[in-house]
Formats: sequence, structure tokens, C-alpha cells
Amino acid sequence: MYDLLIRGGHVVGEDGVTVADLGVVEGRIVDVAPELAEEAREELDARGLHVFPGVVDVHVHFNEPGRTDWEGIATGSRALVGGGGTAFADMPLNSSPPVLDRATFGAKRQAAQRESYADFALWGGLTPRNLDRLPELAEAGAVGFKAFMSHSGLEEFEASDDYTLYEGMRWARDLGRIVALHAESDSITAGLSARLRAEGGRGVRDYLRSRPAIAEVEAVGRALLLAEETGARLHLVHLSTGRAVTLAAEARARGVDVSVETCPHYLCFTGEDMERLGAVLKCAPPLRDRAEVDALWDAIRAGTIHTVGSDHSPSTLDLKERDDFFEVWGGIGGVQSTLAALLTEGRARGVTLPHITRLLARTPAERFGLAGKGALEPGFDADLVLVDLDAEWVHTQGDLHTRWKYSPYLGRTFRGRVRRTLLRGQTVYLDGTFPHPPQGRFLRPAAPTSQEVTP
Ligand SMILES: NC(=O)N[C@H]1NC(=O)NC1=O
Ligand SMILES: [Zn+2]
Repeated sequence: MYDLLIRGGHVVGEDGVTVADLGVVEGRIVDVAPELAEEAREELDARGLHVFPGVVDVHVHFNEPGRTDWEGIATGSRALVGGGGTAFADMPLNSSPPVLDRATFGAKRQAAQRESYADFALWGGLTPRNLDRLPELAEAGAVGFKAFMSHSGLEEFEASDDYTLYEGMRWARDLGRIVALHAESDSITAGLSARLRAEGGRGVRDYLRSRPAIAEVEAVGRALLLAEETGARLHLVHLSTGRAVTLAAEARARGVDVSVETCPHYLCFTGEDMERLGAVLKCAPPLRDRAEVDALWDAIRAGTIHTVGSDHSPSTLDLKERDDFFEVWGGIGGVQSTLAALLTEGRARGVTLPHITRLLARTPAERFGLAGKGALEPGFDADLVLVDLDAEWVHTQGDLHTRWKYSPYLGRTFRGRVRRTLLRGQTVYLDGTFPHPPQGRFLRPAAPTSQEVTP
């Protein structure tokens, strides 16, 4: 007897899409096959809908504790499940204090256990100040260590110099944890910003010129050398240029254990859009030109980009409403729209549905050791999302479940709409509502496997 039987959906699997039923017992998928005959306590009719593994977004900033006026775990995780997500990994900043030791890790874990609508993992931070705290963060269950090679935007989370990266990577290697890097050259970005500002530059164009592609490419090259030297596992977050992705692919080919993330905004918008829309699209690295967007899509099709994370990092409105674009908070509100954006733009560019789920669910789950997540197969958690794949809809403010109702995607037409999201077999989102109180569980990473990012 199943607890739940999901009938007749188009199930998006590893190799293709098949019409099948899913049998669920105690929150786990036990059978996936057409016309399952066993009885069930509850049946759900999924005919006409596609069933995807829930999105596993390993790059969000929900900023709790300490900056819940920017976002918060309750609102952030509601938006995540509203967009088809079932698990996330929260970055060590912009919570205040940032997660740099066992105590700050524990405080965030407690808050998330109270408030999260999705299962969650937590990143620890790597900064010049807390090298000696990496073992206790690993022991507490950090999914990995996040470091910045350029200014993080916040004084309390310092950028790592080469020494810190070198030592941090050696620790991470020994602790079996991944290092996630924001790779932009501090020297290039800070130097250009200082000169442009001295010349009176305050606009979007000036900001774009202060963070050229070479700032990313140079930092990625350096990070790859350090990873190669130390044997650390490396995850390059939010790559925005084809050249940086190519450097990572070349390193991977010679045995460096590196994975590459990009974000929906680098796939959907350009620098011109940033000029047109302004603060809502401010991010670092910045948006690029059309040729780079095309290069990223090529890399997705080629399998050299392995994951897509939202880098959801909103702030209060006043930090977005500055005349000086350099002073505007850099961070995109996008946690709710990743799946819709990929289904719309990815399909238009020939990316298959199984490939989209690998980018959004299976690979992040495998790479970060989130056992039981990321696939619709027996033995996996029944974390899934029912999508009306052909529904065309215009994203409006009223759809948003985030703390602040802004997103660069408002007004955009998406193809594919989330109807229902289930976490371990329980409906956590249904057509704009959240039927149950938060029941998210902490995810402790399993020991790493070696084949996590096979395209
Ligand atoms: N601190 C923080 O959230 N920074 C993020 N925002 C952004 O646009 N890029 C980032 O790394
Ligand atoms: Zn980020």
C-alpha cells in the first residue's frame, strides 16, 4: 500500500520523459512505472502535467539571522517552493553575523529548522579570519566553504587573498569539502572602480566597465591553479563569460576537480538590459553582451556548465534606490523563477528537459552530497514538482512570495508553470498557497563521489 500514488504524469527522468505513475511510501519514491496496480491512501492525478525533480538551489542568500529585512528563510523558502524548489543551500553571507564558525552555523540551522518550507543545507564561509574554524564548520555539517576573491559587498565578510585560498583549499581537501568561489579579481575591479569614480562615473555603464570579463577570467585562472596544486574540489559560482568556462573545462580535462555554475540572469539578460532596467538587475559579476549569453548557452549544451543556481540576493528597497549605481546593492531577486526561466529560454535553445533537471536538481544534489535528492527514482525522496509545461503566463508582482516584490523577470512571458510542489511526498505548494507549516529538514552532506558532474 502506497501512501501516495501520483498518476499518469510525464515523468522527467535521466534519459527522457515517460508517462508513468510514482508510488510513494513514507516520503520516498518506491516505484516508477506505468499503471502501478498497488493501492494507495491518496491519489494525485498528474495527467497532462510534467513531473520534475524539485529544484535544488545551492546558491541562495536568505540572510537569516540578522538581515531578515532583506529576505528571510520563511519568505525565501516559500518563494523557492513556489517556483518548484524543494531544497536549497544557504550562503554564509549576508546573514549577520556571517557563518564563520560553529556557533553562527548552529544559529542559522536553528532558524531554518523553524521556518524553512524546503529541506536545506548550509555553507560555511572561508575568509582570512577563520581558517582555523574550517574543521568545526565541516563537523557541524557545512556543505562546503564559500570565499570571495573580490569585495563581497559587506565589510564583515572579507575577500580571500591567495594565501587564504591556498591554505583554505588544503583544509577543504583534507576535510572532504568543496570550496565555492566568487571569482573576480579584486585588484582589477577595485582599481577600475576607483579610477572611474574619480572621473565622476556613477552610472550603469561605468559599473559595467569596472568589472570587465578579464577580471573574471584572471581570477578563474588563478583559482584553477590553486585547486590543481592543492587537489581541492572547486565549485566556480556564477560564471558569466565563455572564456572562464573554457578555462574550467580545460582544467577539468587535465584532472582538476572543478564544477561550474551559472545563474539564470546571465542566461536571460545583457548589460543593455541592466542599463534599461537599472538596480533590479545589478549583480556581480555584471551582465555581459549578447555574444557572452550565447557562449554560456553553448557551454550548457556542451556540458561544460554543470549547475544553475539562482544567487538570490535581494536587499531592502532603499539599498536598491540609490542615484549612484556603485552604491546600489548588488544582488538579484530570482529564487522563484529559475525553473520557469530555464524551461522557457532553455527549451527555446534546444536544451532538453532531462538536461534542465540535471542542471537544476541532479547534479547539484550529487556534487554536494545531498543524498536522496535530485532524481525521480526509487529510493529518492519524493521531492517533485508538477508543471503545466505549455502554460504561457506573464510573471507579475502578485506571483512573488519573496520578502520584497521585485524581480527582473516581472512582465516577462514564461512558458511552463508550476502547479504543485511536494517535499517528501507532502504538498508544500499548490497554486499560490502553502498548505502546511514549514517542515524543512537539515541536510548534512554525504561523503563526496567522484563522478558528480558528468554531463
Ligand atoms: N553578498 C552577495 O550576496 N553578493 C552577491 N550578489 C551578487 O550580485 N553577486 C554576489 O556574489
Ligand atoms: Zn551569491
